[in-house]
Amino acid sequence: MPTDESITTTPESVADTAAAAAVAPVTTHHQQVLAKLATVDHVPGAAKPDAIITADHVTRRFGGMTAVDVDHLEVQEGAITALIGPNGAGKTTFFNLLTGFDRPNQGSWTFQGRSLSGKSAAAVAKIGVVRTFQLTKALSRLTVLQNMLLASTHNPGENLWLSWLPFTWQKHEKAATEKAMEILARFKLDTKASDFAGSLSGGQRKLLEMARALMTDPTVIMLDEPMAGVNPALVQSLLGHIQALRDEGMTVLFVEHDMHAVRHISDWVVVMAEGRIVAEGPPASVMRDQAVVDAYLGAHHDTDLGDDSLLDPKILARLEAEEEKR
Ligand SMILES: Nc1ncnc2c1ncn2[C@@H]1O[C@H](COP(=O)(O)OP(=O)(O)OP(=O)(O)O)[C@@H](O)[C@H]1O
Repeated sequence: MPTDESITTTPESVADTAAAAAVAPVTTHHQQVLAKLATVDHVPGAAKPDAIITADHVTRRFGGMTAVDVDHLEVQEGAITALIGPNGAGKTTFFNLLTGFDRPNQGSWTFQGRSLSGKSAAAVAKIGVVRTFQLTKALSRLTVLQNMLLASTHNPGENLWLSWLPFTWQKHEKAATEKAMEILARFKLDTKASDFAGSLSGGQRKLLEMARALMTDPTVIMLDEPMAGVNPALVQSLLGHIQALRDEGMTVLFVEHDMHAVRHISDWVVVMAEGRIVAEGPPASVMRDQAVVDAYLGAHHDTDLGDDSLLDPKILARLEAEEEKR
């Protein structure tokens, strides 16, 4: 092992290092994801270089109406994929199917090559695919910390036999509480740990939903309308949190109506209409796709598919500062 003194920098070694850097430039995780997605065709059902979730021939009918009719979908590992589409397109139903909260009429899907079809929601979460849920009335009456602890996996307190051994349970609770507080601190919710979840603002509720999902250390996180009901002042911060999850290596799949958010953070966009996938591609090109424009125009005329002005960092920084003062 050379000592610090023995390490000398010769012109040759500097040149070698520079040459090595030129051969293998350092790229961030995000740049690598974008480079891989750049090789993908912009067509519905396109194959991905590292598909972490694949779905085949997934159909869900309600009476005579077909809510989901997905022929083939692959979700790229480590990327942020947005699932968009007009109201009633089948996005939430498809989310419910993938995460075991609903059963299809037919179809199969896999996670890391393992079949997920027919698995319960709890089993899917345990494997590493977790979705966020809107804060229900019942959960609003619990504190922020209690919400977090409920999401904790492998809680021996829920196991009939282990619950007779308070020591085991207490040890788990201490570890889970420490983990919960760490995650809450990340989302700046630690000071609200003892507050009722129902007292949080719209944006803070969304952060809590995300924080809850992280209690199970997921590989894939599925966010259901993360921007719904969020004050514009908190949008930037929420988007930053979602990007941070991706930059830590998590795969993010999210359903969203807010096109500004979709444009701003998505690496890839999948468009559903009438149960089917009608377009796929990077955000900018998807928003120009005629099939997408037609799908939205057919459903609601007032959707703004462009314009990022709401996300002007200067305006948002000012709004955020004002929100904090309040
Ligand atoms: N449990 C159900 N029973 C009957 N019909 C249902 C049920 N769940 C969903 N649907 C119908 O299936 C279709 C797809 O609904 P879904 O909620 O999946 O669409 P979505 O794209 O998520 O819409 P939105 O963006 O408005 O949330 C809709 O026509 C809806 O009315």
